Amino acid sequence: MLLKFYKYQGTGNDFIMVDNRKETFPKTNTKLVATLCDRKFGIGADGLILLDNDPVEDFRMIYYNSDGRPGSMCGNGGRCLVAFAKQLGVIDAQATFTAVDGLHEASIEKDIVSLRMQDVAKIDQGPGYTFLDTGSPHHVQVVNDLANMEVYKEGKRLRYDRYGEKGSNINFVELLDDGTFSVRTYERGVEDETLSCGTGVTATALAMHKIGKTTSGEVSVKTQGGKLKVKFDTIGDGYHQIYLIGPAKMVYKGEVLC
Ligand SMILES: N[C@@H](CCC[C@H](N)C(=O)O)C(=O)O
Repeated sequence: MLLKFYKYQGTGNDFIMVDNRKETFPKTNTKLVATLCDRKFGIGADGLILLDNDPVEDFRMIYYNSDGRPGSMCGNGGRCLVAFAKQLGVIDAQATFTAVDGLHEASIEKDIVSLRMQDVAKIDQGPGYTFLDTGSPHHVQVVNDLANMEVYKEGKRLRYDRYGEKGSNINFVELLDDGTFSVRTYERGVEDETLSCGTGVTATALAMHKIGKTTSGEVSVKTQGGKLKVKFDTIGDGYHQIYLIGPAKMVYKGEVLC
């Protein structure tokens, strides 16, 4: 078949987008998704996202990691999907959509998408790290000299040794100044460092607030692919009204034989 696709990126986290409102995409074909995401044998991307109809909300997000398997929530992918929905004329400036972790609200102005993330009630502290779920599981660890960190090697080790087969995404963070952090992420399901991870950036902001590295409810996070902002409020020991804000852009569109 000839598959029509769009390619989007959000701070360098790149995705193949498919308008699946007619339900034509073979959703259980793991090999096909992995091949489409392969940078040598396919289009190449960190993941593939389907825009599906939803009976109540504007649309539904179906996300696959580049290994071809369904992933947990993807923050950058969610932001890109909002930009894609606007381009298709499914939404105007506001959106509500369902994803694997529940309902999301979003707004878009030019190419800046603000995406509301799920509330986070539980944050665990371990020796030298924080663990929390922002729609996807994240290990957040403060390091010195992030630029020279072996993110692939150390991320892969922690992902398997500490978190087993189910795994976790692994984030290494450095404080730049109050309210500004730099992060590099090893992503589960991509099994590599990506240029940016939205749920990882969100987890980093909340973890840094939790351990007292910032007192601000507005945190800037520098990724390898650009800057994102996270805004939030505290509620008891947890966090709510969490927004992930930053650019989401279409790169190209095309058709692929599959
Ligand atoms: N790139 C994503 C994270 C996607 C989820 C993850 N790889 C998983 O399934 O664990 C983001 O922007 O949040």
